[in-house]
Amino acid sequence: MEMAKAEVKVKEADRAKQSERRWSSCAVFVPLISVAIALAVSSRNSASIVSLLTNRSCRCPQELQKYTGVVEDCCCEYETVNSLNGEVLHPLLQKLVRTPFFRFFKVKLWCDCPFWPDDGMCRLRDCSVCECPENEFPEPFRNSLKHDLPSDTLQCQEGKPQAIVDRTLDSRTFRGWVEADNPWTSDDETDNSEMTYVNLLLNPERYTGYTGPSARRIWDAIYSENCPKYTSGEVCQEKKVLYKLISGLHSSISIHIAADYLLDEAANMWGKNLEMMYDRVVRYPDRVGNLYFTFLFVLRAVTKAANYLEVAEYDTGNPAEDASTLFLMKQLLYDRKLQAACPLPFDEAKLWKGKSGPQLKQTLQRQFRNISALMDCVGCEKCRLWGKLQVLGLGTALKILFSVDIQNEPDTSVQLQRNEVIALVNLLSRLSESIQFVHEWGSLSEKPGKVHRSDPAAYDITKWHGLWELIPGGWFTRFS
Ligand SMILES: Cc1cc2nc3c(=O)[nH]c(=O)nc-3n(C[C@H](O)[C@H](O)[C@H](O)COP(=O)(O)OP(=O)(O)OC[C@H]3O[C@@H](n4cnc5c(N)ncnc54)[C@H](O)[C@@H]3O)c2cc1C
Repeated sequence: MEMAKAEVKVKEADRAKQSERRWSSCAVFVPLISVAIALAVSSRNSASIVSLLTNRSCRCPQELQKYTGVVEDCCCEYETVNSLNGEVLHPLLQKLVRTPFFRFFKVKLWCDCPFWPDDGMCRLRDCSVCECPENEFPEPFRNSLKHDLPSDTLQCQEGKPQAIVDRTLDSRTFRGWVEADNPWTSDDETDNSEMTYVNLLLNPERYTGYTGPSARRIWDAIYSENCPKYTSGEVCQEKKVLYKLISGLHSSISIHIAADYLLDEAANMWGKNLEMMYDRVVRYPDRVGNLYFTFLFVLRAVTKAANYLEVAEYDTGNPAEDASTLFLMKQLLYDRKLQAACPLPFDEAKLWKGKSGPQLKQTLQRQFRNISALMDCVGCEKCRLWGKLQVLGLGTALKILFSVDIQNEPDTSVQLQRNEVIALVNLLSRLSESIQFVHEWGSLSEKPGKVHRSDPAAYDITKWHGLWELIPGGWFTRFS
């Protein structure tokens, strides 16, 4: 016992010495960096930039190495995820979600909450969804947009009936897609007059001002009633999965809010809010871990459905663009680096083995359907759009991984709807963006006191991103 204590003390003393040495290296190089930056930047903002850079240079290795090893309950390491995402997945997904097939999402947007009436907490114009201008639509979408709409449809679409699409054109445009129900989600995904098409590129997921009790009660209802946090000793993976997926999605939503934040409403100035990213996500290792978990879970679903996705018709009436969509999709499904480094991102075959498996699955399905229904209560149209899309994406991943047993029943093939595929790929892209953002900016945000809310220049550090390139490569990693 005494020996063990002595050992701990020696280790602590070693660590203290190492840290001292690190700080003394910082003491030598910080002034050098400061001079370089001060020369490069001559405005009043230079001080805050220098402070940002020096913080980065003095970061302790423990902080940098917090996310190492295998992502809990997955089969792939943090470092592998970061490099695969940066080199392959993020660039590919960015292209894929911009194609005509993936940028139009069919959704029932109006406020139809089964649990409580919306109390209109959304205060910004950015809450509302911007509909597709007609020339943005794939050709076959452009006709017969005039319907007799129920009055609340008009209200929810700010009185613009153009957003409604004729479904006969839809089925002609997207040949070969079935309209079957997803047992994991509450929405009836089959086409009906309540559905509207939204161009996702015109409606980026970002800060909308939706906050306070209205937003809080949705998250509370999700966590407390439908996926309570498991106890720390929980070993049953099935019981953890739903909480981790929702928490990972929540992290991703928070990161998108922080990544594209309204810094100054009067000046309409948008930028990064690293303090918010730290406060909401980065300071909680489990929330970061859950983001990586959700990413790997959805990635596994996409690769598991490869046989289906590689022959699906990405037909929007533009042969050149549609061929490019299919090409990008195949690149994603069969990327060699991905297959070599992380062939099985998540192993769903390990789940549902025990006697209680079927019952647990039913419970999970019911809970997820409730979460899906709760999306109709989100009191901000744009948040509802992304909430619905991402929950449908998760529901699609759950359907692929837990409702189709390709191993034991190779003849059962997965059947997806067009909208499910769009949601799945857009969700993967959102998660990939979040991982990229945390990887790039996460450590910088770990010094919250140094990035001041009152200094937009320090906040909007995208502007200064290029300054990193002025510093010789390897300095930060060598001396931090
Ligand atoms: C479906 C949905 C979509 C939304 N989309 C947007 C949007 O696009 N733009 C926008 O500006 N706002 C959006 N919001 C609102 C946003 O998510 C927050 O609710 C709001 O910004 C207020 O944040 P908050 O700091 O009070 O904490 P919240 O994010 O509301 O979190 C509530 C509580 O949940 C817990 N929690 C937080 N993060 C996690 C996590 N990762 N894992 C586990 N527990 C966690 C914490 O206890 C926290 O106090 C959305 C809300 C919902 C429900």
